[in-house]
Amino acid sequence: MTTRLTVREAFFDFCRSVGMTTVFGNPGSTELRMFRDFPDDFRYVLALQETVAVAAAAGHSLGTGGATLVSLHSAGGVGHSLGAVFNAYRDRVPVVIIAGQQSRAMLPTRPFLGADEPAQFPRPYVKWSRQPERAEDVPAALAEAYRVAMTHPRGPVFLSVPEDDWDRPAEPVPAREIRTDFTASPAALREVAAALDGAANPVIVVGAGVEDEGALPGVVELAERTGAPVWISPLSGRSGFPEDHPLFRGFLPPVRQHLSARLEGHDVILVLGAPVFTYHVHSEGRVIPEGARLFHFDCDPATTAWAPVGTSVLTTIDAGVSGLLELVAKADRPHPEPRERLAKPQATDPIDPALVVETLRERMPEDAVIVEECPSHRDLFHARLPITRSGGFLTTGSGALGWGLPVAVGRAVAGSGERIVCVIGDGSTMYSVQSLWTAAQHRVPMTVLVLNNHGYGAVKALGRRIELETVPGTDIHGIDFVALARSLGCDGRTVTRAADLDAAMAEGLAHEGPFVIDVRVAADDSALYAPEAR
Ligand SMILES: O=C(O)C(=O)c1ccccc1
Repeated sequence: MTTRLTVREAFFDFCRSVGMTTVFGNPGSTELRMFRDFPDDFRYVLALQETVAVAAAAGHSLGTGGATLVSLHSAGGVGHSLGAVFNAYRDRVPVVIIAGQQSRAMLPTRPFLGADEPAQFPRPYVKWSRQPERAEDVPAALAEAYRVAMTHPRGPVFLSVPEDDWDRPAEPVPAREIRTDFTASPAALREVAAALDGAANPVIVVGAGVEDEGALPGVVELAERTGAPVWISPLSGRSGFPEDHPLFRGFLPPVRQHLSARLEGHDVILVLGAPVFTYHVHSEGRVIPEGARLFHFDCDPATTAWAPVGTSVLTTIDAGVSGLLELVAKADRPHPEPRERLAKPQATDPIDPALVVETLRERMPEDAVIVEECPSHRDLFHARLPITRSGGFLTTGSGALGWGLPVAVGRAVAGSGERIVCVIGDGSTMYSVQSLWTAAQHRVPMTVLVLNNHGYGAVKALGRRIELETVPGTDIHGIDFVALARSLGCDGRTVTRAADLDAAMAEGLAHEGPFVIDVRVAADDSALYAPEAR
């Protein structure tokens, strides 16, 4: 005989069985029956806007390595969240989004708050999207959604639940497992191994898949075995290689012509867990140097299908790299010249953003996790602050701003006391500044370092690239970030003089709970991705 439960009981039982007991959300009347007898072992983390809920859940997921549950309110709430859903999809972060829907009985008369075609709304930026036909199907649909989210390539899924479903009877979801790692045929791996063994000058390009799929140790071993230098793929949302390793070369630019120039001289290119390639602005030219052969490991059939060159091998990265390590011979190649260490800039006013990054580097605890969303300063950040361990760096690989601050909060909620440092622009901060309230409520160990250049600096810099002297709508003045942070429950400090920077950094990094440092930095007048810069 099967046990009869309510939809709600079967739903929470399943969540518990897979460890999804933290719910990020923003509630409304269409979710009220879900909250009846809300279980004591579940934690509801309130976000004051839905982009914050989804991005914080993504940060939590990145911290735990599992899927995280998000509860949104009907059509309007889902609409607010979509920028973050886009990033979660492109960045392959498994978030299980449930959204309230009006009672089934009311749907024919287009009720207040009701969602028309709810499953369509978040598409195409979810892997799976449903409103079950019957109330009793909700728990099994949740289980299916969870499994889809956690199967490589991972990503967000969406389940719309009508309000009157939660009290209806349902059956428990049977426990089962899916083993999600997979690798290519031995013949495909032999082909890649033979190419590496026969290469005169191989190179490896790593992407977010390396860390997301737990492949970093294997990738380091493969680089050392082959002696191949390693680049990080353009705009990668993670690091992917210890940036202090002698084989580490740097970050590929997201411009076809410049990227190809960086790979000049290599005859075999192995891309691991990155698209081939992510560009930000268009340039003509070759994807890879003439005569070079490219091999590409990725778990996503779609990503391998649109890659314009090379041989793609469908595999999860750890499994594929482990397979290669069984086959590839040790090569004796000299290590490349060590990368030049940039000198610390002078303490001048207005403050050089490079000085801020150097000061952070000196003061940052070893186990700190950096969450970055400062497009204007990303290159100098990468040049001056090497990330040396897996999970130490998180950003968006897909570009929708307003992600970094809530991701930092969610990552901190998932953490065990390590400092989360969110290095963020003033423009980025304002998309989802409500995140600070959630950070304050949970007293998370988070330091927000606002590199405040009073505007959308990256957009200005991209404008200069195409000879635009000014771009309308790119100046932001008159925001007091510390006053704003205080009103949301966070402490903070404004820094306008280089002489005050070190003390503020020390205070902000040691502060118990969240702390905002608003550093007024000198505006830059370089052009992003300019030909002469690369
Ligand atoms: O190009 C843009 O408009 C933009 O929003 C952006 C996002 C991330 C990095 C640089 C620019």
